[in-house]
Amino acid sequence: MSFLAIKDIHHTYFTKASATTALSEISLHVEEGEFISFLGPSGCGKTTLLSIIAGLIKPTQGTILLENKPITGLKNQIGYMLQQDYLFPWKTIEENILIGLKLSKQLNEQTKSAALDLLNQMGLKGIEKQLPKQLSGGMRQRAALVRTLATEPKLLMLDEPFSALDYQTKLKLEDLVSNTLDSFGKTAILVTHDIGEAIAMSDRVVLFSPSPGRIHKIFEMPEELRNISPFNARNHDAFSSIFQKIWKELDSLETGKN
Ligand SMILES: Nc1ncnc2c1ncn2[C@@H]1O[C@H](COP(=O)(O)OP(=O)(O)OP(=O)(O)O)[C@@H](O)[C@H]1O
Repeated sequence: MSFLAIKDIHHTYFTKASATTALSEISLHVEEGEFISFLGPSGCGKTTLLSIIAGLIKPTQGTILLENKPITGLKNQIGYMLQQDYLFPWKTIEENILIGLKLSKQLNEQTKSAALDLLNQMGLKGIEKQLPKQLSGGMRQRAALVRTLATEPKLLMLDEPFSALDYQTKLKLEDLVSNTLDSFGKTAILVTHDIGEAIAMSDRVVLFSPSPGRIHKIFEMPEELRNISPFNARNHDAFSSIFQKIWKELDSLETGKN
């Protein structure tokens, strides 16, 4: 039994005027603690698949099983980190990071103290009473991650969480997120357009082809890149050869040479 089983997913969006098949024949197994990235040309269905896994969209066909049980809706078992942090602007950082716990009725002294400890680990001690607008983009994303992890989701969905950040902040956050997820033993799926980020953070990179979106190829990351930080992975000798392999495949998909 795999931790997450994606079984023969097809999805078509129907509107009054048209039908767009976004995904076809998608099957994938993800093990507990694995970090997977979805990469592919724009419009190949990455976000649609993430939404289906999260239970936000019901697929036209196929099933998603998390620990052998069907996913039926967005529950606490799935955490989201998005490009925008979606912190409530009128609430303090402390109120923001506790909101998931409050809504799911899990807020108590123990869970509150764990969330505040995590804020500390993220280098955000002392900003608990500040409002989101007083923080930088990178700090806000870290606070959003604390809010997500506070409810102890089993699976994390990261939908281009670093794409709005400057390059240096993005590299730092990649390391911090990777470290934090490793220490919690979390399973995560990242959607990104950045090949380097996918390689540096993942155990496997899933490359999608478009029209309709299908799994084109799955790349296992070299062993020597897996147990080091994303920053060190980007600077490792093994990085450039796997980068070139994926780049070539992606380029041929985008220029239609395949
Ligand atoms: N709500 C919707 N209604 C109709 N068609 C949709 C809808 N959402 C997405 N699509 C279509 O489904 C296909 C897949 O879209 P999706 O956003 O999942 O791709 P993506 O790979 O995440 O794209 P990008 O990399 O640009 O974010 C596209 O052809 C898109 O136009």
